[in-house]
Amino acid sequence: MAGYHLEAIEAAPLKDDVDIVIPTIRSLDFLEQWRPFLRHYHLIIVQDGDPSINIRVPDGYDYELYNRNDINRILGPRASCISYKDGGCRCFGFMVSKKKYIYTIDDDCFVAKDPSGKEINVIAQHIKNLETPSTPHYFNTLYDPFRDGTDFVRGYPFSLREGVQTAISHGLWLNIPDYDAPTQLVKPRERNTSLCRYVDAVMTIPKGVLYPMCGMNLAFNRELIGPAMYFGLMGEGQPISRYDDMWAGWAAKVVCDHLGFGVKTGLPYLWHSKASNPFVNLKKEHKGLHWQEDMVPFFQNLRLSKESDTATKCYMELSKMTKENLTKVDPYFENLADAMVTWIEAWEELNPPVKNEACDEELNPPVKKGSVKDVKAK
Ligand SMILES: O=c1ccn([C@@H]2O[C@H](COP(=O)(O)OP(=O)(O)O[C@H]3O[C@@H](CO)[C@H](O)[C@H]3O)[C@@H](O)[C@H]2O)c(=O)[nH]1
Ligand SMILES: [Mn+2]
Repeated sequence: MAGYHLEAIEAAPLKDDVDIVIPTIRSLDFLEQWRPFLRHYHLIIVQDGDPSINIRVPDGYDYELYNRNDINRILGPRASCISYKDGGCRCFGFMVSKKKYIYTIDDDCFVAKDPSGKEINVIAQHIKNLETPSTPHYFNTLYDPFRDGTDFVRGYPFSLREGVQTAISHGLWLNIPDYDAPTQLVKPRERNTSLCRYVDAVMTIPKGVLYPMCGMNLAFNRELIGPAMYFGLMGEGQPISRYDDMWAGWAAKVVCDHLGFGVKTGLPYLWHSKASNPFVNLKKEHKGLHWQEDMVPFFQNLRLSKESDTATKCYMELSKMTKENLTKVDPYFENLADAMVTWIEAWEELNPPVKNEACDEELNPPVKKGSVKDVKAK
């Protein structure tokens, strides 16, 4: 039994420091296949859509389940910032969690196999990505130097080899790639199943470079970047949907760059099984296809002030900038900017700063910019 127990712990690293957040408007049967990897973790399920529908959580999982009535009860008027009828509702789970790490996964994602045929433990890989430094200031041509069997290549300055703390780990997908509706429409049968499309790499996204963050296989350090992981105002009643994770990814990346944290993308892969309907998706995301031509340059060109020395302060400044610079694109962005403030107010209400009674100072003071060394010295 001990041997089995040991194996289970190895398969469930940091099980008390991770919450698994799942948005669902369908079914949770997919969790049956994840049992070997997820059974030791606590789940936070955010049930979207009609709250009167009872969804079944497979036996043996430790979980908390929130539907729309719960969100309204817990947040009151501030519930208006949580999307309805959009996967972006998942960020409510980020807010109610008390753990250091979040892993979020979609309910149509399954365990993938690597080229050797071994099942991929996504949590173990994400934890490894988050627990090892990132290298945003200078690109390592052997990719992640902290992985077994790699290192910094010749010409890599030793002054930069300590790296910075990693805030986000962005995993990828076999089978159905995360394409937008137009691409899905022209390539309806494209599948990433041949393992030659399995890229065995983890790399840091360089500082100053944005990326299209997909929420279906994503992990992050809540203590570093949680307040910036707001999945926006999407879905019913909004002019846009399916840009929830994109908005969060752009915002979180500029905040990570400003605070000196890193973002990694690559391994682990999972198996994405369900292609949502491209015509429905086109209706949901078409404004996003236009607006991204303005949203991306907005994030590329903005500069946060040095007074913004925490993710919360950065996000409040970002809300102001959103209102000033994007409302001319569409009045929607004024509502989004207000919702960003509501999100932070709700986050702070559910996650009050921990006070050090002795000196009445906040225990989680602003994080110093720069390398892991600076932060460690804090
Ligand atoms: O109204 C809704 C719709 C969906 N969900 C839940 O959100 C995730 C993703 O839904 P789905 O698998 O249908 O979406 P995809 O087209 O495959 O991918 C999109 O999802 C995002 C990445 O997570 C991104 O916007 C697109 O890549 C599932 O768990 C649904 O159950 C919901 O809660 N409410
Ligand atoms: Mn999907």
